[in-house]
Amino acid sequence: MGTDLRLPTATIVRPDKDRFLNEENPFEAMMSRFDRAAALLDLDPGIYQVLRHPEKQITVSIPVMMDSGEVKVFIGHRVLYNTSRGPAKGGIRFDLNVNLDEVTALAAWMTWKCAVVNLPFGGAKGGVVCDPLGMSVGELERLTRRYTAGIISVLGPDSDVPAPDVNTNERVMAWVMDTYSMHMRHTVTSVVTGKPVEMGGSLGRREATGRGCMIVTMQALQQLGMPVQGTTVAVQGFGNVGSVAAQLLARQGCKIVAISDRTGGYTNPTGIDVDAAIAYVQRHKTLEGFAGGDPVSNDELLTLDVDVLVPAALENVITSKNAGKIRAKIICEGANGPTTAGADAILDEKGIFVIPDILANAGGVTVSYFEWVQDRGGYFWSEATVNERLEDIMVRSFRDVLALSKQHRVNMRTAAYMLSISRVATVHRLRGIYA
Ligand SMILES: NC(=O)C1=CN([C@@H]2O[C@H](COP(=O)(O)OP(=O)(O)OC[C@H]3O[C@@H](n4cnc5c(N)ncnc54)[C@H](O)[C@@H]3O)[C@@H](O)[C@H]2O)C=CC1
Ligand SMILES: O=C(O)CCC(=O)C(=O)O
Repeated sequence: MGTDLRLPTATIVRPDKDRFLNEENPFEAMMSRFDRAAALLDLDPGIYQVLRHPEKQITVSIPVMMDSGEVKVFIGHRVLYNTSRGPAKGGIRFDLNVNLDEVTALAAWMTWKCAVVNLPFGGAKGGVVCDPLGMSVGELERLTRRYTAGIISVLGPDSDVPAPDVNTNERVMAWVMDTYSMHMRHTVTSVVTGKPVEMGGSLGRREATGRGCMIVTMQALQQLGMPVQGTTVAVQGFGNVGSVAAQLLARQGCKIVAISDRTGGYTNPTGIDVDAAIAYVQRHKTLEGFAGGDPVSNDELLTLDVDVLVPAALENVITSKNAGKIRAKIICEGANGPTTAGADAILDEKGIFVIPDILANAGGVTVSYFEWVQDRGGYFWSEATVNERLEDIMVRSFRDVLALSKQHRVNMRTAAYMLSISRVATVHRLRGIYA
C-alpha cells in the first residue's frame, strides 16, 4: 500500500475578537496609565513616541496534528515591547482569549514591571489562542514545540527569555527549552525560566509570584497601621499565583475568607483551610465541589466586606461598573491588568490602597531573573537564599514606589509607572538610540 497523500480536514482556532471593547482593551488601559505618568514626568517627546510602540510583534500560524488525525491551525504571538534595559522577559499564556492587543499590553507591562524592581531586562509576552484544558498532553507538546520553532529567531538567553503564565507551567517550559536546545545543537538552560528544578529551574520560582504578593501586602498593612492577625482576605483565582498568595498570607496570620477559580468560589467567615483547598485542586483539577465554604460567585467575591482583595486570575475584573461596590481597604493585584483605567479614579475616591500589578506580581519575574543568573553561572542557590533576596527586592521596590507616591501626591499605580518609565527613559537617553 502506498503513502496516503489525502489531506486531513483542517480548522483554524480564532480568538474571541469581541471580548475587549473600549474600557476592556488592555492595550488602551496600559496606555492611559502610561500617558498620565509620562505627562507628570514631562517625558521627552521622542522617548514618549518610542515607548508608546512595541519593538517587535510576531504572529505565527501553528499547524498541529490532533490526536484525532485532524490538523488544527492555531495562532500564536510573541511581542518584544522594549529591550533597552536587557533581554526581553515575559511569560507565555495559552488561552482562548489571547489576542495581539492583549499580548502587546502584557509585554509593555513586563517592561514596566522589570524596571520597577530594577531587573536588567526588557519586556515581552507570548500567547497562543487555544483551550489547553480541552487538549491532550501530546497535543499540547506538539503545539508548544511548533510555536517555539515559529518564534525561535527572537529567542535566546541574551535576546528573549520566556516563562510560564496563564495555563502554562514547568512542563511547557521544559518543552520550550528542549526545542530551542535541539535547534542550537546543545543544551541551553537559560533560554527559559520557570523550568523544573531538575533541569536548571530555581528553587522558589513556582511560589515566587504569590510570595511577592504576600510580601507587599504585609508592607501595605504596616503602612496603613492595620494588624496582620485576623486580617480578612478574598482571593480570586486559585492557580499558581492565587493559591500560593492565599497559603502564605494564611501562614502570616491572615484569615482567608473567600477563594475562587473559573468554576466559582467559596466563602467561609471563620477562615478557609487553604492547604485543604490546594490538596483538593491537586486531586480534582478545580475547586468545583470543594466543601470548605458556602458558594459565592466570582462577581460577588470582589465586593465582599474584607480587608484585602487579591484578584489573581485574569484582566478587567474590576471596572467602572463594580469599583464603587468594592469594600476592601487594600487591593493587591496578583493578576496582570485586573483593574481597568476607568475603575482607578473610583478606587482612589474611595481611598482604597491599590498595590498595582507591575509591583504586586513582580516576585515571579524577580525569581526568574535569579534562575537566569543561576543557569548562566552554573551555580545554584538554596531556597532560603532565593526567598531572602526576593524579599529584599520586593520590600525595597514597595518603599521606592511609596516614597514617589508621597512626593508627587499620586496613587501607587501612577508612582510605579513614573518610576519604571523614568528608568527605561534614562537608558534610552544614555544609549542615544532614539535620536
Ligand atoms: N505565573 C506567574 O508567575 C505570574 C502570573 N501573573 C498573572 O497572574 C494571573 C494568574 O496567573 P497564574 O496563576 O499563573 O495562572 P494559572 O493558570 O495557574 O491560574 C489561573 C487561575 O485563574 C482561574 N480563573 C480563570 N478564569 C477565571 C475567571 N473568569 N474567574 C475566576 N477565576 C478564573 C483559573 O481557574 C485558575 O485558578 C494572570 O493574570 C498572570 O498573567 C503575573 C505574574 C507572574
Ligand atoms: O517570570 C517571568 O519571566 C515573567 C512572568 C510573567 O509573565 C509576568 O510577570 O507576568
